[in-house]
Amino acid sequence: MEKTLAINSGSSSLKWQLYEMPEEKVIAKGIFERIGLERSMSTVKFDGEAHTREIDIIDHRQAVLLLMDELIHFHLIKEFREITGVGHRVVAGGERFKESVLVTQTVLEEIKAISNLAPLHNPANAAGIEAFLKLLPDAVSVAVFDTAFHTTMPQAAYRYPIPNKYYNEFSVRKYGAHGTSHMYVSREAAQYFDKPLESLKLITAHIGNGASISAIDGGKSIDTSMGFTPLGGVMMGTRSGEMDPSVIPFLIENDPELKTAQDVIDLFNHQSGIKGVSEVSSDMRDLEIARDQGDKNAILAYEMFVDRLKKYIAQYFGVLNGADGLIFTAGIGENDRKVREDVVNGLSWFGMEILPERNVRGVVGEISTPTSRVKVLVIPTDEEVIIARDVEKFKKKTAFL
Ligand SMILES: Nc1ncnc2c1ncn2[C@@H]1O[C@H](COP(=O)(O)OP(=O)(O)O)[C@@H](O)[C@H]1O
Ligand SMILES: CC(=O)OP(=O)(O)O
Ligand SMILES: [Mg+2]
Repeated sequence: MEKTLAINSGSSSLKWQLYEMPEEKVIAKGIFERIGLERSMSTVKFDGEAHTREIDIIDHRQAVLLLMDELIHFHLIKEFREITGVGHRVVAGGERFKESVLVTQTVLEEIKAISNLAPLHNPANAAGIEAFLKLLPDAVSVAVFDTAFHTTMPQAAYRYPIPNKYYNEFSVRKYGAHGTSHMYVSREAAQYFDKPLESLKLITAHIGNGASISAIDGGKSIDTSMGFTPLGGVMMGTRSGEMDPSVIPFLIENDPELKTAQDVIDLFNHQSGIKGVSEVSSDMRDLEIARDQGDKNAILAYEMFVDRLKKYIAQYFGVLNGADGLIFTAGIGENDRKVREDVVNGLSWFGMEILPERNVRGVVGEISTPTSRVKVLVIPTDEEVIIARDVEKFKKKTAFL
């Protein structure tokens, strides 16, 4: 039986799904969470049961090795070569990759070379690809880019208002990220509404450890909150989101610990966001415990987080000139009832009203009132199935070579 593995490396997690293709049957799935943090965990789910254990996971490469051990351990595969296709999420494709590609050594080098466009992700994505090339050298290996879906943005949205030379010669522009997720949930929303995607204006809120908001008009991304790198836009687990760039030289001049622009960017990427303000954790679940205990920094971090989400969502009502639906997805969007409630209640002027009885844990689908002008939906994202489908396309192509 041919099996395909979809690998979704986030900044703090590695999610995977093992499929029987082309049936898209999920044989098993799992997640390595809190990679690089204390109390990292592995969960494997199959046959309706979840097997979770706490285990130290220092990086994504180690997660790949553990994953293959687990597949054998749980008898999900007998030998590695049953897996004939592996698809990898790669966050940044830059101007080079506008669609999924077959991984070659050159492609791998190119993915590494544009790591400055996604410093928390591309190195982890490349590490995952490399680990699999060694473990499964005969499998069809495909890279699926987060930036691909956003290549439909108009120039007016993706260009920065700086001299043209920096776009023409250095490709400095907005690329966005989480595209596979924004694409998936917008298609699912159209099915949910039972309307053609082409007729819908949607705002999609992918809120995980990394978070981004997109404006989707007729199924095409026309704007998104992340920028040149996934540091832009809303506040995140460890990332500041949008900042006034003048802070960078100011900090270099005034804080002896920060010597270069890179030091400050590292600070904004790794030590900021919910983690930096709460001084508790980057993880929303930890933040909730701290807030319940009355921790003032944790409460402020939460308020800032909601504030930034509201501002970007409000912006996109403007970009789209109105919207039919707001979609919540990803770790926080799917699971955090209070974040959804606070965001929607804070934007009620736009014609959104939440139905508290529907806005509960584990809900999927509509959470707004029947009279809400803008429908609010929770749609679990599934970047993995899109990745597996792309692997399937390449398997078919390579079968004819
Ligand atoms: N039940 C939950 N309630 C609140 N937040 C949750 C829950 N489960 C996961 N999260 C949050 O989701 C975030 C991780 O989202 P995820 O989409 O998995 O991130 P990434 O893909 O960027 O690693 C973390 O902040 C985590 O605390
Ligand atoms: C691009 C990005 O931030 O991804 P993630 O949310 O998976 O960290
Ligand atoms: Mg993610």
